[in-house]
Amino acid sequence: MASITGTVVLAIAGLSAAQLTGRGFPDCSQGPLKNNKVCDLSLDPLTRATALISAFTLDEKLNRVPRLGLPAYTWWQEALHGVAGSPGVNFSDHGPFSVATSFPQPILMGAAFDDQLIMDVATVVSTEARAFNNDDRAGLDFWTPNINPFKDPRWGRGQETPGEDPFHLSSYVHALILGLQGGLNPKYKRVIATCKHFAAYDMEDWNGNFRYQWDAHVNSQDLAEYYMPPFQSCARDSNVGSFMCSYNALNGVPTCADPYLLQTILREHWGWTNEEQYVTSDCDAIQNIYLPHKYRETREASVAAALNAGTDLDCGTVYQHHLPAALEQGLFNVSTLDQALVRMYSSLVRVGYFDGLRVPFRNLTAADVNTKASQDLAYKAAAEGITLLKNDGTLPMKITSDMTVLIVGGYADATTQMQGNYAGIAPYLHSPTWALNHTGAKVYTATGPGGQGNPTTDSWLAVWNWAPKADVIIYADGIDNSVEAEGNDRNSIAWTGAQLDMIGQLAEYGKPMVVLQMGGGQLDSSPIASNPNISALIWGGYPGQSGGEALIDTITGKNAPAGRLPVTQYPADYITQIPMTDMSLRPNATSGSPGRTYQWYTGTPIYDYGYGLHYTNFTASIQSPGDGFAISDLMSNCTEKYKDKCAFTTISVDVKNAGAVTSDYVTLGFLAGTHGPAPHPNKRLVAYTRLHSVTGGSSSTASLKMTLGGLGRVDETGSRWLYPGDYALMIDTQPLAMANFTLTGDAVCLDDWPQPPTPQRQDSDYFVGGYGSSYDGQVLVDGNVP
Ligand SMILES: O=[N+]([O-])c1ccc(O[C@@H]2O[C@@H](CO)[C@H](O)[C@H]2O)cc1
Repeated sequence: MASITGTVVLAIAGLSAAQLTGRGFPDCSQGPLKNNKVCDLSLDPLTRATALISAFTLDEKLNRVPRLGLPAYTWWQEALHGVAGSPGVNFSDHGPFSVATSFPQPILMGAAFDDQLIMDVATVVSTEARAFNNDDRAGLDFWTPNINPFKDPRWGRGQETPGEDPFHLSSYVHALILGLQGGLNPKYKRVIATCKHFAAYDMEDWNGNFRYQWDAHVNSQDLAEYYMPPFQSCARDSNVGSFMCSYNALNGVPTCADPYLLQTILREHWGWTNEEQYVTSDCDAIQNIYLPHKYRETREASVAAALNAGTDLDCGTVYQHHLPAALEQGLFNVSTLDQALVRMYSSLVRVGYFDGLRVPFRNLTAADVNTKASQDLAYKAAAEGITLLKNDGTLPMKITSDMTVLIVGGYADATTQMQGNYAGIAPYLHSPTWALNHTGAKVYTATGPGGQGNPTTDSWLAVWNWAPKADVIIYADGIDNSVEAEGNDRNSIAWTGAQLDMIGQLAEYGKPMVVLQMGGGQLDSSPIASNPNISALIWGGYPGQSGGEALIDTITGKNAPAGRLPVTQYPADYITQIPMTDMSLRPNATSGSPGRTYQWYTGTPIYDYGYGLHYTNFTASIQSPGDGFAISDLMSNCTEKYKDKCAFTTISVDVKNAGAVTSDYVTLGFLAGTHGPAPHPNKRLVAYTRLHSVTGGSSSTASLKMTLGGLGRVDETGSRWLYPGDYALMIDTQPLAMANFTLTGDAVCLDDWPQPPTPQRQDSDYFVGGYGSSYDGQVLVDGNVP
């Protein structure tokens, strides 16, 4: 992310600085706030926030110049995989608070398929965030996670997500939010998490289509089945504190101006209440409603459209500049502005912003940041996600002090590169070379530009000198943020010719050779898979501060790999078969689309979703849930408010480690069969759990919880139904076990999807005008939001 230096406005008319606590939160013990009910801990957050807002003058509501002893508050904090550089986060130059634990990128943490791990990571992140807040170095709301499904392998920001599958994302984000916020409904939220980017945002800049102006056309079936479930999990099932609407339009309406999304679906259908939770725009997305979306003819009409739709906070400056005139023009009611402010400030009440030192997290200090336990967890998160894609039996391989190792490539000595984007300042960044040096082996490293660059030609002679002497050759490269990034989608998913040339030449030495494929998006690794001289292929994502150790430990067997690909690895020509702008999931003979994701792709992947090898062999047997079920019986036992949440059954899977090496095993449960509307997906993930440290020769039981929603399929209107028909539950990508059953009786609707207004966008909504500037670089601070 580009760095942003917003002007910090600290305007406290009528108050002296002494009336602030000096620690970045308001002082309720004296000054004008003292007698405001916002300081009354016996009252509920809504009443408290309402009291505060009713003390604002109209001018203060519009221009947000605090008079009441409110310190400036910066709303924009990031914490994608650790407290991260962002306008509201201020790392110290040295000493305490100069670092924060830097976990792997979500795409690698997704590969762990371990929700408990995700909750533990998020708990560390929220602990460190509170400690930063106590030193006035961060606010209490964090604009994370990015939970848009990674639908297209070219997407530059897929690395920020846990992968391509909506069930996996929904489960992952539930665990993450519980860790960030401190449970489902805690007295004090640890921090406010933000699910973004709502919705159908998954393209940066492809073929002249930019994220700021792109209008995603998504039918109701794909919307409800694929793009929405992670957000439903955030809002309805995890009680997330905040949502961010996206840059793109959806079916003609910029999402930040779309009442169907922000009111009908988010607040009404998912029951996301009107208090303690707010919607922010993406940064400058409200400006983009005007230009380049041209959705309204004036900036006043654009800001009013956003506010009226339910965008409470502007990460930008157009609310501040244009709401006053919009109000004069009668384009919105003051009560709508009040509601936005109440939502924002009741959110802050909920994190204890007004409760001073009574909040338990106020005890956290720099000693709670970068602890030994959080360092161990960062290592564990990397180790659990690392995925073994090929192994001819060479691995695991001891690396001892009498050996010579040649490591080549852009990631050979990578440090910050291993963090990916939205990163903080890590306490250390251990590269693969660093880890190799700690084995005592003689190591020769040839680096070079990372990403799809080549090792510097300077070192090539030395590489050829060392290769014959090496006991093992490691090639560590792939892609990085010079190739996949915010604002930058890829136009190739192949290794470059130069990379393959280098790999091929190194392989010719016939040494044990390991390729580390790095980066968030996948590359077509078929040339590596098919080269008999390459012993092993490991996907390492962006593994964070302990990435080098975790990678080398995976080679040596100190870490037994058990990660699974959280995305499909497509052949390189996949991207010639479907434009990024095609949002449809199902294959389409007319357009020539081969389908998207493992659920619908009709081609042969290089490595399938969920693929991952071990250093041992696992077998599995499944306890049949029963042969047949009457839908009426299943429904009569279903008492949940949201029917899709009702339990179907818990399947016990007996997993046996039939080899010798102790290893984790990710138990993936996929469902297939002919039920519901054609076409039918290849299969779909409906449950997963990670078993830990299954020793050779022993067995462990995985419990797979299945819901009625998991059995359900989505019709063309977006409604989810339980259909009669044949079902097959399969364990693992190449099934190790299978159970077949049938459902009988009439189909029952589990979730009646709200239909969009038709048409969503009137021709008169468009206007023709010139293009203005986009992001203007000033945002964020109370005093200029909303
Ligand atoms: O102007 N900038 O420096 C700038 C930087 C990043 C940026 O991206 C947006 O800001 C993030 C806010 O959380 C969203 O995830 C992302 O879409 C938008 C603008």
